[in-house]
Amino acid sequence: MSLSQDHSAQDHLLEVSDLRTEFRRSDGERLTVVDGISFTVEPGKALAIVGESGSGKSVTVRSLLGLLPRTGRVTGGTAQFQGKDLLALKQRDLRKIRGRDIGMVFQNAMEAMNPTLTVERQLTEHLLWHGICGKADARKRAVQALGDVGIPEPERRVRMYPFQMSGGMRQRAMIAMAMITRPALLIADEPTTAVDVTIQRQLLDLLAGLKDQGTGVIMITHDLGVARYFCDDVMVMYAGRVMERASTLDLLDRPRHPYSIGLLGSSIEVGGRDLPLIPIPGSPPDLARRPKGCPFNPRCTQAEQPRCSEEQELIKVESGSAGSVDHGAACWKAAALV
Ligand SMILES: Nc1ncnc2c1ncn2[C@@H]1O[C@H](COP(=O)(O)OP(=O)(O)OP(=O)(O)O)[C@@H](O)[C@H]1O
Repeated sequence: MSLSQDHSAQDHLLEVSDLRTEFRRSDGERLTVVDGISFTVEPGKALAIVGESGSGKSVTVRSLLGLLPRTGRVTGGTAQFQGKDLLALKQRDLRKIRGRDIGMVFQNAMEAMNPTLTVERQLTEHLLWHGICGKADARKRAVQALGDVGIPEPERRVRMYPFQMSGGMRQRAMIAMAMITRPALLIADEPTTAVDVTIQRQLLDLLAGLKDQGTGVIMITHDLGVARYFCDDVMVMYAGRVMERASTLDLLDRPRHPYSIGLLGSSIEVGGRDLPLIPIPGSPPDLARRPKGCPFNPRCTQAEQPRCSEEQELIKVESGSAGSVDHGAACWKAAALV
């Protein structure tokens, strides 16, 4: 059964097909860390990417943005965005898209912002470099952008350096930087992990405003509560592969892949107060010794050989309800697991 990624007949904002990324280790060995993943993002919708540490979430988005370290390399796939394949663009052309059509928010604003420049300089340079407006207008828009993300006294604070702001305020300023160009796509890598819960909610509400204006969002998160609150769809990654993909409600309420079932069972948000948390036994595979077939099979309590040591396609286990993606899982037993 084929897996439809459509929300409807609309064009996808981003369509990633068979993305592969590898790293070269210091001993010269090449490790495949993103292993042929495909997904789509729609305008005005948010896709959560979840999975244990090291599953390839950050490398996936960095591959799309051309922000891999020197040892990393995209070795295959396409990423269609506004009529262009991001993976085929030269760095020079990608720089024009990054920060203008694709906004970025990372976990640690202190690392993402330039500590030697005022927030105003960083916000206005963004607009000027991309030729979006002139100097006087850029200044007005910078103050406005800080106000929009709920920073009080934006005229005064815009002249601050990042280190003069609190962590929550810096994170908001980074969101202001990402939003100021009104990007078509926003990529957010753990944007609320480093802030406390009340600020987290405010930041998500800000991002929701952007989504309401039609921006598509990719949100990497460890927090399934964040996915439930903010994201329309969820994609579960493990060892560089997509294990499961569905609308957020379908996936969190009725996970089908044994890995997702384990991940949810070990999560406080989904486990709930009265249910015991059961960690998944074992640990993710060493990518230099990737298991054959399903990469989760050595840890899987449902595994049956030899089937689980054969390649597993993402198969459709259920049709998405009106307007939502089909529920797909990369497990031959998934249709029977609820
Ligand atoms: N610069 C690098 N050099 C070599 N390997 C790397 C590098 N960056 C990431 N990796 C490897 O790529 C794999 C995927 O890493 P990635 O950071 O994408 O995981 P992640 O799912 O985002 O994890 P986390 O939730 O901890 O951020 C891991 O095995 C990691 O060790």
